[in-house]
Amino acid sequence: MVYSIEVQDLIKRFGDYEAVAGINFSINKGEVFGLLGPNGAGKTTTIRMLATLLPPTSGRIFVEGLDVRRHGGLVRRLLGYVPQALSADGTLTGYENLLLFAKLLRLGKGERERRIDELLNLLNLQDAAHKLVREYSGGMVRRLEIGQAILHRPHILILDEPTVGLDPVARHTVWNTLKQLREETGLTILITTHYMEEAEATCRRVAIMNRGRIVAQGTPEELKRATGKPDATLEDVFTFYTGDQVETGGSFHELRKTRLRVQRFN
Ligand SMILES: Nc1ncnc2c1ncn2[C@@H]1O[C@H](COP(=O)(O)OP(=O)(O)OP(=O)(O)O)[C@@H](O)[C@H]1O
Repeated sequence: MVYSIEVQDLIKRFGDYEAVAGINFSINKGEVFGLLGPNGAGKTTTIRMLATLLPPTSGRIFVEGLDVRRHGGLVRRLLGYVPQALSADGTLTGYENLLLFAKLLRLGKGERERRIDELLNLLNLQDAAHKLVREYSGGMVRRLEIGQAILHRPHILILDEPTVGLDPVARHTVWNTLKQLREETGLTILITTHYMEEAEATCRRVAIMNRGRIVAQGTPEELKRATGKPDATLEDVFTFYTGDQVETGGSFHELRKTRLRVQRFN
């Protein structure tokens, strides 16, 4: 069987520092897979390598059976990527942001209109389509960015902490959108997050990273059972394997990320 994503012995060093220290995992077609871990665990470095934005030091990555090193161009067409940093332009409307991406893809006028319309409906942004994005709520911006990332109809969507800095209601709408997308389009979704409750509710399987290594992977149920505690939550699993408390907001790290996003809109 060909996996959507297969990672073999992947290593990334920055000078002497090993940010990703030899990891292995695979993701099935149509699966929602969560990469969890404390700050600095190596999650972003890993997904940047998957998204062809960063060359690995060693190891191999296959996307639908294609070696990323040899078929970067083809792989990029199969992937949509929503980075942590803002990728929507606050001075344009939601529609204009999507139009810009559609033009970059060189879609014809009819096809552009069709796809943008389809996405605005799917992402529940029809009513806000002609409002400036800087007037959007955080959840709406994230949904628009998901739209930008899937305009070219990729098979796999990669998201780097898409709900960080959002309030609980907005986080809920983003996760719901992802669930709906998967159901309606069969997209494979790889997501990094440190919101354990949300990962548990949405991800079929998760991998927990710590200091560049995958310290546990499986379904949330399997991982909870492995702790030996009958009423364990995924948060307990996280603490069990990383020795770290899950950050749920208000940390310097999270604040910095949120601020960076807000600055982009001012
Ligand atoms: N370009 C770089 N040069 C040097 N070190 C780097 C570089 N990029 C990342 N690192 C280091 O690699 C480690 C892993 O970083 P990474 O961003 O992948 O972690 P993360 O799990 O995504 O955490 P976060 O939630 O903070 O984004 C960190 O210690 C980071 O400082």
